[in-house]
Amino acid sequence: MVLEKVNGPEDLKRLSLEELQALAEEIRSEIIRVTAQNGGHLASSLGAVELILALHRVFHSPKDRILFDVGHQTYAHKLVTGRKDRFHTLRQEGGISGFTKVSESEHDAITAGHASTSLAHALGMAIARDLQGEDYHVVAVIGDGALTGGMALAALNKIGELQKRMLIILNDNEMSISENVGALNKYFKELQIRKWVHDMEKLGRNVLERISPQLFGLVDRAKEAAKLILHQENPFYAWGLRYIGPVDGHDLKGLVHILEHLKALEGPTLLHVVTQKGKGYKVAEADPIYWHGPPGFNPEKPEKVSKGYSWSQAFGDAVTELAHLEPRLFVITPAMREGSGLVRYSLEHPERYLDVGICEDVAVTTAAGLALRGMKPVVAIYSTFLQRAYDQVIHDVAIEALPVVFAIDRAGIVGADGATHHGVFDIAYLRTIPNLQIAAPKDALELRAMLKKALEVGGPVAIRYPRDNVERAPEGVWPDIPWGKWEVVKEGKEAYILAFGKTLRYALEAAGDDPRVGVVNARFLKPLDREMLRQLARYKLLTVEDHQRMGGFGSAVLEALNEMGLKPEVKVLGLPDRFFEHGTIPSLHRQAGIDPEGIRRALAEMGLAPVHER
Ligand SMILES: CC(=O)c1sc(CCOP(=O)(O)OP(=O)(O)O)c(C)[n+]1Cc1cnc(C)nc1N
Ligand SMILES: [Mg+2]
Repeated sequence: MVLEKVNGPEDLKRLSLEELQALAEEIRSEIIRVTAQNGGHLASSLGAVELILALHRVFHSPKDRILFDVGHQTYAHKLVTGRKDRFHTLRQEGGISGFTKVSESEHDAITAGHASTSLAHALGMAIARDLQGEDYHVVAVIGDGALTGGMALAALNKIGELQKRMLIILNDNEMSISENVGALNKYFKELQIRKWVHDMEKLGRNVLERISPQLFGLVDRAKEAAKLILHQENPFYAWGLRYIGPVDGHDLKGLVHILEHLKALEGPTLLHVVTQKGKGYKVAEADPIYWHGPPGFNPEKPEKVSKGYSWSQAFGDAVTELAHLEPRLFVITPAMREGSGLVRYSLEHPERYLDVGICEDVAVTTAAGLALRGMKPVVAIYSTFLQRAYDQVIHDVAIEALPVVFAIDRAGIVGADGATHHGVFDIAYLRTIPNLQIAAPKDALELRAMLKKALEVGGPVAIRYPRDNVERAPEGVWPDIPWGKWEVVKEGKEAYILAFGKTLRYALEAAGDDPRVGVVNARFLKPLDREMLRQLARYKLLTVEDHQRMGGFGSAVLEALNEMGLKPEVKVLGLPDRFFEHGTIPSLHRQAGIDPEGIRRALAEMGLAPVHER
């Protein structure tokens, strides 16, 4: 086994090219074995194996800094940088992260998880290197999907101007999670075809030259002139980058050869590498969308598993039906068609569906443009990724109170993707924005009611729901809930738990049949139901949310009570002021104290210990 001989990237330099090739296959097997157990980003990591081995063969990490955009394609990088013995703990609580993480290894140049950050990081590092008179390489690997992000394109603009020495590697597999989108993506496809034509021409040229060298000389000169005028051979000419490619991203020998040469170049160089997402594992090659991030599977007999009916699907079904009733409805996703449950919608309403690529800022402001011209846009977006469009929500939507609906998926702790993906800030970052309303349904029926009503109430509305399964609601049913009103789901004599979304279930479990403790479905977070809050102020109150405690729902309740001059005993349960790493959702909820056990403890501290314990 070659991998046994590899305890760090320097060990790669002692391998023959044949051993390096064999190592690639061993690494593929290990990635499949562990992802089959733990789940994870299988297809992306399989597609980047040769590229990563070539990089660590040619460059000297950690002196040279090798950055990976998103960081989800780095399982081979983890295996050759001293983490092969811990690789089986991938994405598990206390185990190694599923992304690159500065605190995890000196070989992880950036902490990633959100896309499009590598180029700006690389720019900063190159500036620091030169200012400090140091000498090392800065290499950024960015996928074609991540390159659709505005941050990446804006960083390119500055990189080209400053001409700092760095190597950018575009890992082009024509896929984001879904098929990739955008004009650049289309161009790269053509470029690859043109490369094929070019190779065919070379073949043809050999034949023709034997017939009439003069003819070919003329044709060649004309073509060279055309190239220079059109710069068609360098799509990054305008960005001031040297462009090399496209090259085969699975040709280890070729990659090592070309990287050795590129090392010597001054200024910024972009190497365009073409890879296949899922390379080396038939099912992942055939369906890189499902196998982008599968849950566990049987590696010998890999089959797609249904993860059950999710909130995302409940949203997708509801908005698909609504679009038949409301012709002005228009749905936008920033590259998360599958994750946001929009496959059915995109097939039934292609003319009112838009995947803008990995650019949440563009998603939100495009929605504003649609709203300004009479459409009813719905932005389907993960809580964590909406963080990328905070100013757009304020500046382009809320100031004019435009009718944009934000369907916020993955609100709360999300589990194995860890700190970069937990959706635990959205209530805090949204509730301070005037004109914007925030709601959280308890089930799929309430989600349908809220979505339909949100299209009618006017103004911006955010509806947040968790990463979880949910009981399917019947099609065609649109319950009518009183907008802005909470719902008492259990009466209590001494205290009320104010909860919503997933924590409502925890609250009901904690309250059990204790007659002293009531439970309220506090499904509207902004505006709060002040009328009911005033009535409840004569009881002890416990708020609980799957969100940071600071600035969340509990903070809003305290502020409202203060404004109303009411002073009941209130306890606020939520996530403490720290980041939560990867782990299972129940375990992380337990750690945060927002699970039924944590709620019972809080009730006991309020003098409401379970009766049998008194
Ligand atoms: C992991 C994760 O959250 C991924 S991986 C991925 C596709 C990346 O495509 P790319 O071409 O860059 O890489 P490839 O998989 O090798 O093809 C997306 C959209 N996401 C979700 C996402 C959405 N939006 C932002 C800002 N960051 C992330 N990470
Ligand atoms: Mg890609």
